[in-house]
Amino acid sequence: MSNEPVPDSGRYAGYGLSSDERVADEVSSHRRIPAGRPTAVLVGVRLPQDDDDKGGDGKTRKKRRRRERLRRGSTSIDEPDGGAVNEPAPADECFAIALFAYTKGDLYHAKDWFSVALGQMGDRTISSQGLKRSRILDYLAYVLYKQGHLQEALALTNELLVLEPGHERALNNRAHFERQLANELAAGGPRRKGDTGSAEDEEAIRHNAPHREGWYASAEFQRYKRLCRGQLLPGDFESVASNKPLVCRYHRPHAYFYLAPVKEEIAHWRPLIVLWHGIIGTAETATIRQLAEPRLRRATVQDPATGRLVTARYRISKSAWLQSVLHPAIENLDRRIELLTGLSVASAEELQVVNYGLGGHYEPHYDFAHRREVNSFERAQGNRIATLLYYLSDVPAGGATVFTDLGVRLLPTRGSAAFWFNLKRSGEGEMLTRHAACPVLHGSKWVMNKWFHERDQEFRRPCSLDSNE
Ligand SMILES: O=C(O)CCC(=O)C(=O)O
Ligand SMILES: [Fe+2]
Repeated sequence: MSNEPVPDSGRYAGYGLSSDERVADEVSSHRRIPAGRPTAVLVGVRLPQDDDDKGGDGKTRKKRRRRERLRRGSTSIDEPDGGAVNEPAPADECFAIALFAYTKGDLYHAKDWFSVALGQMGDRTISSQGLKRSRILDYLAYVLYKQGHLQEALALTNELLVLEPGHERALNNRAHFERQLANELAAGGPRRKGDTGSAEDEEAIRHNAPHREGWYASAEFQRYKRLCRGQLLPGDFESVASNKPLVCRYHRPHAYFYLAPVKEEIAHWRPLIVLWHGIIGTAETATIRQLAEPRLRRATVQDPATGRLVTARYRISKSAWLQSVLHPAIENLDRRIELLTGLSVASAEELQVVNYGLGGHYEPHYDFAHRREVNSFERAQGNRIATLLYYLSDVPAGGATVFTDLGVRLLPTRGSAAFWFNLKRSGEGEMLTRHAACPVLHGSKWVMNKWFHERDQEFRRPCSLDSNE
C-alpha cells in the first residue's frame, strides 16, 4: 500500500494517518465524509462516487426529500422507514438509510443496511426504482474494508466486477485488497482477531467481546435496553410479576417432590427456560448471604485471549465463591438441586454468589465457553452444560434477567431460581441462551449461580441424534 497522497485526492480514500493537510481537507470535503471528522486520511482506496446527488431533476429531488424525511422522522435507524418494522422495506429505502448512516460516519449501521439492501435486491441487478446492484456492492465492499473485513470486501468487489468488468474504482480496489491480503498472509495472518470476517470470527467476537466496535449502537444492545426497560413487544415474555397469562405447573421430577411439588413457570419452550418458585427459603437465603458477604470481591470475567481473570466494564458486581463444605445449608441445597434438575453436582462449580449495587449489571453474554477460548475445552469437567440462577433478593426497580435473542424478561423474586441448558445435547453451545442482568435502579440485587458441567451427565442428559435438540 502506498502512503503517498493521491493527486486527485477528492475522489480517493484509503487508510493510515497522513500529515498532508491538503489531502485531509480534500478528503473531508468529500460529500461522503462529513467535515469535522478526525483528519485520519485514507489513501489508496477510492470511495464510491456520489452520483446520486448530482444534478437536480425531479427524481433526485424526490430522493433528497425522502432522505430528509428519514433524517427528521426516524428516531431510530433500526426501524426502516420510521417504524414500519413488519413491512419488508424495499431495497431503495434500505439503501437510503444505509447512505444516511454512511454520511454520518456510522459504518456499523451502514454495513447492516447496505447488506439488507443487497438482500432485498434478490437476484435483480437493478431495482424498480433504478438502484443498481453494483452500486450497493461498491459501498458495502468499501465499508467492509474499512471495518477490516478484507476478504469479504474482495469477494463483493469481485461480484461487482462480474457485473461491470470495466468499473475503474473496483479494479483499483481489487488490486489494493489483493496486495494487502498477500501482505497479511506474509506477516503471519490477519491484523487482528476477526479481521477475516468469517462467520466463525463473527461468532467468536460476539461471544467474547461485548465491547466490540459499534456495540452500543448494535441491535442487540438496543434489545437489551428495551427489555430492561420492560418495553415488551408482542411475543416477548415477562415472568410472574406481570399480569400476563402464565404457563405454570406443579413439577415433580422425583419422589422427593411428591408432597411439596415445585412451582414451575415456563418462560420459554425451545430452548427451555424455566423459573422454579420458592425453592430456597428465607433462612437459607440469609445464611448464604451472610457466608458470602465477607468473601465478596469485584467480579471478574475470563479474558478469552489469555484465559486470565480480569475486571470488565460490562460486568459490574461483586461475587464470592462458596464451597459446599462451608455450611450444611449448601450441602442440603446441592442434594435438592440434583433431584430437581436430574443433573449431577459432582462436576459443577462451587456456588457463586453475586451482589449488584445501584447500577450494577452484566451485559449480554453466554455462560458457556466458546471453543476458541483459551482453556475452554481443556477443563476436565467439560463446558457449562446448564445454569441454575437463584434469586436471593427482590429488586424494587431494575435488575431483571433478560434473554436478548428470545425476548424473555425474568423479574428477580427472592426464593425463585431460573434454570436453562446452555448446551444442546450434541454439546454445541445453544446460541439462543444469550442473556444479561439489567442495571439495578433501586435497592440491591443478590443472585447465586450454580453452573453444571458436562462431565458425569452422560446418562442423566444423554446425547441425541437430532443436532437441534
Ligand atoms: O444476575 C442475573 O440476572 C444474571 C447473572 C448472570 O447471567 C451471570 O452471572 O452469568
Ligand atoms: Fe450468565
